[in-house]
Amino acid sequence: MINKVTIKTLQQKKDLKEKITMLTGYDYQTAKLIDQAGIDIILVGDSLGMVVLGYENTLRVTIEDMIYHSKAVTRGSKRAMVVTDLPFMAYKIADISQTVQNAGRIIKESRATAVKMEGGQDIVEEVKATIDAGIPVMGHLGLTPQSVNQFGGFKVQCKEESAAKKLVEDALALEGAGIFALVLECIPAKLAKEVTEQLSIPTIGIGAGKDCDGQVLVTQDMLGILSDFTPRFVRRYADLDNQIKQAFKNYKEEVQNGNFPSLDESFS
Ligand SMILES: Nc1nc(=O)c2c([nH]1)NC[C@@H]1CN(c3ccc(C(=O)N[C@@H](CCC(=O)O)C(=O)O)cc3)CN21
Ligand SMILES: CC(C)C(=O)C(=O)O
Ligand SMILES: [Mg+2]
Repeated sequence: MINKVTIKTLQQKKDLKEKITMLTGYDYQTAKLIDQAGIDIILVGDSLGMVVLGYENTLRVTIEDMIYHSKAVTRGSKRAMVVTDLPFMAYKIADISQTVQNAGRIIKESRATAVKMEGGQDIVEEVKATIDAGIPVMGHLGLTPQSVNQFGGFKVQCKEESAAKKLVEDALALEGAGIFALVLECIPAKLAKEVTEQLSIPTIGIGAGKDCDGQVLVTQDMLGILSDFTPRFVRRYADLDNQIKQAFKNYKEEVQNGNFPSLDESFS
């Protein structure tokens, strides 16, 4: 029997000061590798709009896109918890019951465990209603990419004292609403440390320094698959971009020069 990662596992890790690990996954094969490597959480992030679909930001991603990719990921994951982003306009809307419907569709059709929502005090009622329906919610503060047009680009957030103070208040409000973990994206390390100390639930950072309870990266970034995307917080653990391109070139050359296929690779 595999010990599945649960909300309780994550809380225990924070309490024991063991780091939580999360990576994004958008397909079956990658999910299987992440799962087998022992990563705690696979995030089906709406970053798939940029990484897989080639959009310039995450705003055009649909609920259908999220369900399609989440279905593939849950098939590949035996131990890791699968969390799926609610996409732009699937929440933060006047009709809260619509938010719960959308979150419920994702859980029901994809078998993900939880949903993630960007926002603070503005979404507390939606977070509460979703949790009341039995759906665990992960929060996300700081650089919330669905608000990119309000930020005027993907920029570090909360450098000013007033914005930092608001982020702490938002974090506490979300914890009060019942979220089980909170992503902190692109904020000063000192602020992330303060939030992590103030909350009893785990924080998971991306560009938020070393003192969060866990870390998350976009898998393609850390594998070096999208080498045109190089924000400061990404560390490359592989250079697959060049390896893959070289393999394609070798294949092309060997087909062209008659080296592939050989007799062994043919049927008599
Ligand atoms: N491939 C990928 N990786 C990500 O981490 C990611 C996505 N896509 N898409 C959704 C959001 C967008 N994200 C981004 C995108 C760009 C920067 C960036 O260029 N940051 C600059 C700082 C710019 C400034 O504050 O002036 C950096 O150098 O880190 C940061 C986060 C994070 N998310
Ligand atoms: C970068 C993470 C936190 C995310 O929200 C995503 O991949 O969409
Ligand atoms: Mg996202």
